Amino acid sequence: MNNLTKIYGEGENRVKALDNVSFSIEKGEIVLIVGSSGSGKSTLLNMIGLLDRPTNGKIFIDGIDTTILDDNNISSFRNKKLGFIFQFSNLLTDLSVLENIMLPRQIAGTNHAAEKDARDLLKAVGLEDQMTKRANKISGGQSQRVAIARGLINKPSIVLADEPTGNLDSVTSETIVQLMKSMAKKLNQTFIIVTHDRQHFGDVDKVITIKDGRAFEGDQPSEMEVIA
Ligand SMILES: Nc1ncnc2c1ncn2[C@@H]1O[C@H](COP(=O)(O)OP(=O)(O)OP(=O)(O)O)[C@@H](O)[C@H]1O
Repeated sequence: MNNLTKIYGEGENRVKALDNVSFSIEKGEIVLIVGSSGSGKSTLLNMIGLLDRPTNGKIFIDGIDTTILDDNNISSFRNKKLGFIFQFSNLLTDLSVLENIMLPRQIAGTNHAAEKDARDLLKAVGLEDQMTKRANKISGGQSQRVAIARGLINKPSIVLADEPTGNLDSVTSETIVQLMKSMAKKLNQTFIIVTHDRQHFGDVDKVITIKDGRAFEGDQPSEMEVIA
């Protein structure tokens, strides 16, 4: 991220949600984005996820300047490089667990080995025995495991998670956190996670605190060092 600024609205509705933010993340790192409500965390994740464009600044992913891509190229880049996990698993309830996981592969038009890869991921998240169940017949924690598997099916370089434990009880949150950490290490994938649930994550590679749209590295006020 290079001098990223995001301004919403105009005139008296103008909000500077991100203010000249710069930082870098290495491949395979688990990075938490923390900060109080309204500080700019989701805005930042939406920028990194290429779901919205910055007002100013540049975002490089795997060396590519994404801010110069047109809308078509952004969509295909996003499909290939990025995986998403949200607070609510948003599974399609008419489909089976297995079909939900295969869906992003089908959307990307690369069905090759989709079922085998989906089965492997289901095994990795400990849900092999739930494969044929409808997605509305499993628990909240199981749904979030399925969402993690779905976020990984296209082998993204970067997995972006917005409050992945926000809807779960404390014990289930702990399991989901451990699962994400072990998947990140096993697959050498970068995980960027927005969370209000800092304590469940324990040791991670990097914490970025957002305060009033500015980015700081570290999660203790005394450790914080302005990085932008
Ligand atoms: N689409 C939008 N239009 C206008 N203002 C917006 C929009 N999205 C976010 N904002 C404003 O930008 C600022 C940052 O919002 P953002 O959602 O990024 O915060 P957050 O840290 O993710 O908050 P939370 O933890 O509550 O989800 C807030 O002042 C918010 O009201």
